[in-house]
Amino acid sequence: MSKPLFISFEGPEGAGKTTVLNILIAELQPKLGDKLVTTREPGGNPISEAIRAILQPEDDNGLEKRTEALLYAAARRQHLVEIIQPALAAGKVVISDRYVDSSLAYQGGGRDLGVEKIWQINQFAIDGLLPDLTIYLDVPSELGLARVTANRKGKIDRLDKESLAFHQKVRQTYLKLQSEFSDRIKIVDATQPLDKVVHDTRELINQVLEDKS
Ligand SMILES: Nc1ncnc2c1ncn2[C@@H]1O[C@H](COP(=O)(O)OP(=O)(O)OP(=O)(O)O)[C@@H](O)[C@H]1O
Ligand SMILES: Cc1cn([C@H]2C[C@H](O)[C@@H](COP(=O)(O)O)O2)c(=O)[nH]c1=O
Repeated sequence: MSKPLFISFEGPEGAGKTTVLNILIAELQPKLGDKLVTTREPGGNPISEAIRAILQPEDDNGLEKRTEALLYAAARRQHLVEIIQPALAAGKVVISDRYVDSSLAYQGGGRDLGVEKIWQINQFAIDGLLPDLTIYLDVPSELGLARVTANRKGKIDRLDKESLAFHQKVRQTYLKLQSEFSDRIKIVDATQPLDKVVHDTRELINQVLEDKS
């Protein structure tokens, strides 16, 4: 059996996560075949997708911020047990669009619940399972939000509509986490042209694939 590998992608709104992931997954698929498992949070399985529908309606649904934090953690638990753990146990390469750092940044930082509190509730959900590599696409909030509103074909959801101050706190928390856990979280400057962002991200993935082979 080959060695398992867990990679997560993180970033504030409009960093280009979806765009970059789609390009790199299309490149990796022919090489890795069914060894590659791609997934996302919140979601990745029916129960967590049902929780996603509560978390991401287009308009404000009155969700209280601790309830929100607990729902993200609950969706994560189910995702971990149903998708991530079995895939890693089978020696697969798992790429998840968001994981626990999203909760630390959005609920801990953006919602002011505190990174430590959010870390504690998520420990119950993840049992210490952290990615081997987290790729953080960094973009200033103004630019990210402008990209989302100007270009995005998808729906603008509840969190996209939060204030600039909220998104700035999310970004600052990501930056703090990145500097604190720089062995695991690698930063990519997502203000660069898309080709360069893809190139830098590809290098990080190739490096960890090589290290783990
Ligand atoms: N490096 C880039 N330069 C210019 N535009 C970009 C770049 N990366 C992505 N974009 C554009 O920004 C918009 C948002 O990108 P995308 O949906 O991939 O962001 P995202 O980080 O996945 O956002 P969210 O997580 O909120 O869905 C898209 O229209 C995309 O084409
Ligand atoms: C996992 C997770 C996500 N969020 C927020 C961050 C984004 O606004 C959405 C996910 O949208 P995407 O377009 O699919 O990236 O959910 C969060 O606040 N906390 C979390 O733990």
